[in-house]
Amino acid sequence: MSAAPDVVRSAYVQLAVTDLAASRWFWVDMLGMHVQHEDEDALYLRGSDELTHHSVVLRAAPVAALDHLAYRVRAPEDVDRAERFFAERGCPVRRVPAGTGTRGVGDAVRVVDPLGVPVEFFHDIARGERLIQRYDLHRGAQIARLDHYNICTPDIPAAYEYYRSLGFGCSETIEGEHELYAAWMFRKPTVHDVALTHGPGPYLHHIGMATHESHQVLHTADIFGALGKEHHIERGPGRHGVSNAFYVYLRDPDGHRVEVYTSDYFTGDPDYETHRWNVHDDRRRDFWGNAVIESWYKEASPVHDLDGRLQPIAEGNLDESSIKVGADGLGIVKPS
Ligand SMILES: O=C1C=CC(S(=O)(=O)O)=CC1(O)O
Ligand SMILES: [Fe+2]
Repeated sequence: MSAAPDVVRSAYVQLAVTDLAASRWFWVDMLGMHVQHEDEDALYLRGSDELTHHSVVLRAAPVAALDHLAYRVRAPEDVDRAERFFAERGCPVRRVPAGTGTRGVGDAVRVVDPLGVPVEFFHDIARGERLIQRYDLHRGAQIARLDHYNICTPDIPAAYEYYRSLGFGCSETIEGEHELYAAWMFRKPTVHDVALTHGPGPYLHHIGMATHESHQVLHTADIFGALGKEHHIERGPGRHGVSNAFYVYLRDPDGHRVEVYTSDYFTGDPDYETHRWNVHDDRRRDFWGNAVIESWYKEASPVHDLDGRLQPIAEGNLDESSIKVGADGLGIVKPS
Protein backbone atom coordinates (compact mmCIF):
# COMPACT_ATOMS: atom_id res chain seq x y z
CA MET A 1 0.00 0.00 0.00
CA SER A 2 1.20 3.52 -0.83
CA ALA A 3 2.11 6.03 1.84
CA ALA A 4 -0.65 8.35 3.07
CA PRO A 5 -0.59 12.01 1.97
CA ASP A 6 0.83 14.39 4.58
CA VAL A 7 -2.31 16.24 5.70
CA VAL A 8 -1.60 19.63 7.31
CA ARG A 9 -5.11 20.62 8.39
CA SER A 10 -8.82 20.87 7.66
CA ALA A 11 -8.77 23.73 5.16
CA TYR A 12 -12.09 24.46 3.48
CA VAL A 13 -15.61 23.20 3.04
CA GLN A 14 -17.90 23.57 0.02
CA LEU A 15 -21.60 23.58 0.88
CA ALA A 16 -24.53 23.56 -1.54
CA VAL A 17 -27.07 26.17 -0.39
CA THR A 18 -30.52 26.97 -1.79
CA ASP A 19 -30.59 30.76 -1.23
CA LEU A 20 -27.28 32.55 -1.71
CA ALA A 21 -28.60 35.88 -0.39
CA ALA A 22 -29.95 34.31 2.80
CA SER A 23 -26.69 32.41 3.23
CA ARG A 24 -24.73 35.64 2.72
CA TRP A 25 -26.71 37.25 5.55
CA PHE A 26 -25.90 34.34 7.88
CA TRP A 27 -22.24 33.68 7.03
CA VAL A 28 -21.13 37.27 6.25
CA ASP A 29 -23.40 39.67 8.13
CA MET A 30 -23.91 37.49 11.25
CA LEU A 31 -20.76 35.33 11.44
CA GLY A 32 -18.54 38.14 10.12
CA MET A 33 -16.70 36.13 7.48
CA HIS A 34 -14.92 38.13 4.78
CA VAL A 35 -15.92 37.86 1.09
CA GLN A 36 -12.86 36.96 -0.98
CA HIS A 37 -14.92 36.53 -4.16
CA GLU A 38 -18.59 36.39 -5.04
CA ASP A 39 -20.61 35.89 -8.20
CA GLU A 40 -24.14 34.72 -8.98
CA ASP A 41 -23.15 31.10 -8.45
CA ALA A 42 -21.05 31.12 -5.30
CA LEU A 43 -19.54 32.94 -2.33
CA TYR A 44 -15.89 32.41 -1.28
CA LEU A 45 -15.39 33.33 2.38
CA ARG A 46 -12.60 33.36 4.94
CA GLY A 47 -12.06 34.22 8.59
CA SER A 48 -9.95 37.12 9.86
CA ASP A 49 -6.92 34.96 10.61
CA GLU A 50 -6.96 33.09 7.30
CA LEU A 51 -4.34 33.94 4.67
CA THR A 52 -5.61 31.53 2.00
CA HIS A 53 -8.32 32.34 -0.54
CA HIS A 54 -11.21 30.81 1.39
CA SER A 55 -12.27 28.35 4.07
CA VAL A 56 -15.98 28.26 3.18
CA VAL A 57 -17.47 28.07 -0.32
CA LEU A 58 -21.25 28.43 -0.61
CA ARG A 59 -22.50 27.19 -3.99
CA ALA A 60 -26.04 27.99 -5.16
CA ALA A 61 -27.92 24.72 -5.75
CA PRO A 62 -31.48 23.35 -5.68
CA VAL A 63 -30.75 21.03 -2.72
CA ALA A 64 -28.69 21.78 0.41
CA ALA A 65 -25.85 19.28 0.95
CA LEU A 66 -22.12 18.92 1.50
CA ASP A 67 -20.27 19.16 -1.82
CA HIS A 68 -16.93 18.30 -0.24
CA LEU A 69 -14.61 18.75 2.71
CA ALA A 70 -11.02 19.71 1.87
CA TYR A 71 -7.72 19.00 3.58
CA ARG A 72 -4.57 20.94 2.69
CA VAL A 73 -1.54 18.70 2.18
CA ARG A 74 2.06 19.68 2.85
CA ALA A 75 3.51 19.48 -0.70
CA PRO A 76 2.30 19.17 -4.30
CA GLU A 77 3.57 15.57 -4.31
CA ASP A 78 1.04 14.76 -1.57
CA VAL A 79 -1.76 15.30 -4.07
CA ASP A 80 -0.29 12.43 -6.10
CA ARG A 81 0.08 10.37 -2.90
CA ALA A 82 -3.58 10.98 -2.07
CA GLU A 83 -4.63 9.85 -5.55
CA ARG A 84 -2.69 6.59 -5.17
CA PHE A 85 -3.73 6.06 -1.51
CA PHE A 86 -7.46 6.18 -2.26
CA ALA A 87 -7.31 4.44 -5.66
CA GLU A 88 -5.57 1.48 -3.99
CA ARG A 89 -8.47 1.31 -1.52
CA GLY A 90 -11.03 1.14 -4.33
CA CYS A 91 -12.47 4.58 -3.54
CA PRO A 92 -13.93 6.79 -6.32
CA VAL A 93 -11.07 9.16 -7.26
CA ARG A 94 -11.07 12.18 -9.60
CA ARG A 95 -8.10 14.41 -10.41
CA VAL A 96 -9.02 18.08 -10.57
CA PRO A 97 -6.28 19.97 -12.46
CA ALA A 98 -5.58 23.60 -11.56
CA GLY A 99 -8.15 25.94 -13.11
CA THR A 100 -10.82 23.27 -13.48
CA GLY A 101 -12.02 23.00 -9.88
CA THR A 102 -12.74 25.39 -7.04
CA ARG A 103 -11.75 29.03 -7.65
CA GLY A 104 -8.42 29.86 -6.00
CA VAL A 105 -7.40 26.21 -5.55
CA GLY A 106 -4.63 24.62 -7.64
CA ASP A 107 -4.10 20.97 -8.64
CA ALA A 108 -6.27 18.72 -6.43
CA VAL A 109 -7.77 15.28 -6.14
CA ARG A 110 -11.30 14.53 -4.98
CA VAL A 111 -12.35 11.21 -3.51
CA VAL A 112 -15.28 9.58 -1.81
CA ASP A 113 -13.48 8.29 1.27
CA PRO A 114 -14.17 4.89 2.92
CA LEU A 115 -16.84 6.56 5.10
CA GLY A 116 -18.73 7.79 2.02
CA VAL A 117 -17.66 11.41 2.57
CA PRO A 118 -16.58 13.55 -0.43
CA VAL A 119 -13.12 14.94 0.32
CA GLU A 120 -10.63 17.03 -1.65
CA PHE A 121 -6.86 17.04 -1.07
CA PHE A 122 -4.92 20.05 -2.37
CA HIS A 123 -1.71 21.99 -1.77
CA ASP A 124 -1.70 25.12 -3.94
CA ILE A 125 -4.21 27.85 -3.08
CA ALA A 126 -4.27 31.59 -3.77
CA ARG A 127 -3.40 33.95 -0.91
CA GLY A 128 -5.60 36.62 0.64
CA GLU A 129 -4.90 39.98 2.29
CA ARG A 130 -3.81 39.77 5.97
CA LEU A 131 -6.89 40.78 7.98
CA ILE A 132 -5.92 39.55 11.45
CA GLN A 133 -5.37 43.13 12.71
CA ARG A 134 -7.95 44.83 10.53
CA TYR A 135 -10.17 45.20 13.58
CA ASP A 136 -12.16 47.76 11.64
CA LEU A 137 -13.41 44.89 9.48
CA HIS A 138 -14.14 42.38 12.25
CA ARG A 139 -17.88 42.07 12.92
CA GLY A 140 -20.66 39.74 14.10
CA ALA A 141 -19.27 36.51 15.55
CA GLN A 142 -15.79 37.67 14.42
CA ILE A 143 -14.89 34.23 13.01
CA ALA A 144 -11.10 33.81 12.95
CA ARG A 145 -10.74 30.53 11.04
CA LEU A 146 -12.17 27.15 10.13
CA ASP A 147 -11.25 24.74 12.92
CA HIS A 148 -12.85 21.33 12.23
CA TYR A 149 -15.41 19.10 10.59
CA ASN A 150 -17.77 16.75 12.40
CA ILE A 151 -19.16 13.81 10.43
CA CYS A 152 -21.79 11.19 11.31
CA THR A 153 -20.88 7.61 10.51
CA PRO A 154 -22.37 4.29 11.66
CA ASP A 155 -19.07 2.51 12.33
CA ILE A 156 -16.84 4.61 14.58
CA PRO A 157 -14.12 1.95 15.08
CA ALA A 158 -13.73 1.64 11.28
CA ALA A 159 -13.76 5.43 10.89
CA TYR A 160 -11.15 5.74 13.65
CA GLU A 161 -8.89 3.18 11.91
CA TYR A 162 -9.31 4.97 8.57
CA TYR A 163 -8.25 8.31 10.00
CA ARG A 164 -5.39 6.66 11.90
CA SER A 165 -4.22 5.25 8.53
CA LEU A 166 -4.12 8.87 7.30
CA GLY A 167 -1.78 9.72 10.19
CA PHE A 168 -4.34 11.50 12.40
CA GLY A 169 -3.88 11.46 16.18
CA CYS A 170 -6.77 10.92 18.57
CA SER A 171 -7.23 13.59 21.26
CA GLU A 172 -10.42 12.40 22.99
CA THR A 173 -13.07 9.67 22.81
CA ILE A 174 -16.48 8.87 24.29
CA GLU A 175 -16.66 5.21 25.20
CA GLY A 176 -19.13 2.73 26.70
CA GLU A 177 -18.19 -0.61 28.31
CA HIS A 178 -17.52 -2.06 24.83
CA GLU A 179 -18.64 0.73 22.46
CA LEU A 180 -16.82 3.65 20.84
CA TYR A 181 -19.42 6.42 20.46
CA ALA A 182 -17.22 9.27 19.19
CA ALA A 183 -13.59 10.21 18.49
CA TRP A 184 -11.76 13.48 17.89
CA MET A 185 -8.92 13.21 15.39
CA PHE A 186 -6.19 15.73 14.59
CA ARG A 187 -3.33 16.65 12.27
CA LYS A 188 -2.87 20.27 13.38
CA PRO A 189 -1.79 20.34 17.08
CA THR A 190 -5.24 21.15 18.55
CA VAL A 191 -8.13 18.91 19.62
CA HIS A 192 -9.35 18.03 16.15
CA ASP A 193 -9.54 18.54 12.44
CA VAL A 194 -12.36 16.03 12.27
CA ALA A 195 -14.74 14.56 14.84
CA LEU A 196 -16.40 11.19 14.25
CA THR A 197 -19.93 11.07 15.67
CA HIS A 198 -21.84 7.79 15.75
CA GLY A 199 -25.09 7.74 13.83
CA PRO A 200 -26.65 7.03 10.46
CA GLY A 201 -24.31 8.29 7.76
CA PRO A 202 -22.53 9.59 5.88
CA TYR A 203 -23.79 12.98 7.03
CA LEU A 204 -22.01 16.27 7.73
CA HIS A 205 -22.86 16.98 11.37
CA HIS A 206 -21.27 20.43 11.52
CA ILE A 207 -18.49 22.77 10.62
CA GLY A 208 -16.53 24.17 13.59
CA MET A 209 -15.48 27.81 13.15
CA ALA A 210 -13.07 29.28 15.71
CA THR A 211 -13.15 32.67 17.40
CA HIS A 212 -10.39 33.94 19.68
CA GLU A 213 -12.45 34.64 22.82
CA SER A 214 -15.42 33.14 24.66
CA HIS A 215 -17.10 36.56 24.84
CA GLN A 216 -17.38 36.40 21.05
CA VAL A 217 -19.33 33.14 21.41
CA LEU A 218 -21.69 34.87 23.86
CA HIS A 219 -21.96 37.93 21.58
CA THR A 220 -22.93 35.63 18.70
CA ALA A 221 -25.93 34.36 20.66
CA ASP A 222 -26.78 37.91 21.74
CA ILE A 223 -26.92 39.33 18.20
CA PHE A 224 -29.14 36.48 16.94
CA GLY A 225 -31.44 37.13 19.92
CA ALA A 226 -31.36 40.90 19.43
CA LEU A 227 -32.54 40.50 15.83
CA GLY A 228 -35.33 38.06 16.69
CA LYS A 229 -33.41 35.31 14.89
CA GLU A 230 -32.94 33.16 18.00
CA HIS A 231 -34.36 30.17 16.10
CA HIS A 232 -30.92 29.90 14.45
CA ILE A 233 -29.43 29.02 17.87
CA GLU A 234 -29.68 25.27 18.39
CA ARG A 235 -27.45 24.35 21.39
CA GLY A 236 -25.55 26.41 23.96
CA PRO A 237 -23.70 28.64 24.64
CA GLY A 238 -21.83 26.35 26.97
CA ARG A 239 -18.57 24.67 27.89
CA HIS A 240 -17.76 21.32 26.31
CA GLY A 241 -16.42 18.44 28.34
CA VAL A 242 -14.68 16.96 25.30
CA SER A 243 -12.20 19.59 23.99
CA ASN A 244 -12.88 22.03 26.88
CA ALA A 245 -14.02 24.48 24.22
CA PHE A 246 -16.62 27.20 24.79
CA TYR A 247 -19.31 26.83 22.13
CA VAL A 248 -22.61 27.71 20.56
CA TYR A 249 -24.24 25.71 17.74
CA LEU A 250 -26.19 27.51 15.05
CA ARG A 251 -28.20 26.37 12.04
CA ASP A 252 -27.79 28.34 8.83
CA PRO A 253 -30.79 29.10 6.56
CA ASP A 254 -30.52 25.63 4.97
CA GLY A 255 -30.06 23.90 8.33
CA HIS A 256 -26.31 23.37 7.90
CA ARG A 257 -24.97 23.26 11.47
CA VAL A 258 -22.16 25.66 12.41
CA GLU A 259 -20.35 25.61 15.73
CA VAL A 260 -18.75 28.82 16.97
CA TYR A 261 -15.91 27.42 19.08
CA THR A 262 -12.98 28.71 21.12
CA SER A 263 -10.42 27.77 23.80
CA ASP A 264 -9.55 24.17 23.13
CA TYR A 265 -5.96 23.04 23.78
CA PHE A 266 -2.55 21.98 22.40
CA THR A 267 -2.08 18.32 21.36
CA GLY A 268 1.27 18.53 19.57
CA ASP A 269 3.58 16.63 21.94
CA PRO A 270 4.76 13.26 20.55
CA ASP A 271 3.64 11.45 23.72
CA TYR A 272 0.17 13.03 23.87
CA GLU A 273 -2.29 10.47 25.32
CA THR A 274 -5.97 10.24 24.34
CA HIS A 275 -8.38 11.49 26.99
CA ARG A 276 -11.27 9.01 27.31
CA TRP A 277 -14.78 9.98 28.51
CA ASN A 278 -17.33 7.48 29.80
CA VAL A 279 -20.61 7.77 27.90
CA HIS A 280 -22.41 7.91 31.29
CA ASP A 281 -20.44 10.98 32.41
CA ASP A 282 -22.97 13.82 32.27
CA ARG A 283 -20.16 16.34 31.69
CA ARG A 284 -18.84 14.77 28.47
CA ARG A 285 -20.70 16.92 25.96
CA ASP A 286 -21.55 19.84 28.22
CA PHE A 287 -19.18 20.26 31.19
CA TRP A 288 -21.95 21.92 33.22
CA GLY A 289 -24.30 18.97 32.62
CA ASN A 290 -26.72 20.89 30.41
CA ALA A 291 -28.96 18.71 28.25
CA VAL A 292 -28.06 18.02 24.62
CA ILE A 293 -31.08 18.89 22.48
CA GLU A 294 -32.46 15.93 20.48
CA SER A 295 -31.98 17.65 17.10
CA TRP A 296 -28.22 17.81 17.77
CA TYR A 297 -28.14 14.01 17.72
CA LYS A 298 -30.73 13.44 15.02
CA GLU A 299 -30.28 16.11 12.31
CA ALA A 300 -27.39 16.66 9.89
CA SER A 301 -26.58 17.62 6.28
CA PRO A 302 -26.63 15.03 3.48
CA VAL A 303 -23.50 14.61 1.38
CA HIS A 304 -22.91 14.43 -2.39
CA ASP A 305 -20.84 11.97 -4.36
CA LEU A 306 -18.33 13.24 -6.94
CA ASP A 307 -21.15 13.82 -9.45
CA GLY A 308 -23.39 15.78 -7.12
CA ARG A 309 -25.76 12.91 -6.31
CA LEU A 310 -26.87 12.41 -2.69
CA GLN A 311 -25.09 9.50 -1.02
CA PRO A 312 -27.17 6.60 0.37
CA ILE A 313 -27.38 6.41 4.17
CA ALA A 314 -26.42 3.41 6.37
CA GLU A 315 -28.03 3.13 9.81
CA GLY A 316 -25.99 2.88 13.03
CA ASN A 317 -26.50 0.45 15.93
CA LEU A 318 -25.95 2.78 18.93
CA ASP A 319 -28.20 5.56 20.28
CA GLU A 320 -26.26 7.93 22.51
CA SER A 321 -29.28 10.25 22.69
CA SER A 322 -31.04 7.60 24.77
CA ILE A 323 -28.26 7.98 27.38
CA LYS A 324 -29.33 10.96 29.43
CA VAL A 325 -27.00 13.91 29.81
CA GLY A 326 -27.14 16.06 32.91
CA ALA A 327 -30.35 18.02 33.45
CA ASP A 328 -32.23 15.81 31.02
CA GLY A 329 -31.43 12.86 33.32
CA LEU A 330 -32.93 14.34 36.50
CA GLY A 331 -34.69 11.07 37.23
CA ILE A 332 -31.31 9.49 37.83
CA VAL A 333 -30.48 9.62 41.55
CA LYS A 334 -26.76 9.10 41.99
CA PRO A 335 -25.93 6.69 44.80
CA SER A 336 -24.68 8.74 47.84
O1 LIG B 1 -16.08 20.26 18.51
C1 LIG B 1 -16.62 19.57 19.39
C2 LIG B 1 -16.11 19.41 20.68
C3 LIG B 1 -16.82 18.74 21.68
C4 LIG B 1 -18.09 18.21 21.40
S1 LIG B 1 -19.01 17.48 22.66
O2 LIG B 1 -20.41 17.87 22.47
O3 LIG B 1 -18.45 17.98 23.93
O4 LIG B 1 -18.81 16.04 22.54
C5 LIG B 1 -18.63 18.28 20.16
C6 LIG B 1 -17.84 18.82 19.01
O5 LIG B 1 -17.40 17.74 18.22
O6 LIG B 1 -18.65 19.71 18.25
FE1 LIG C 1 -17.43 20.71 16.93
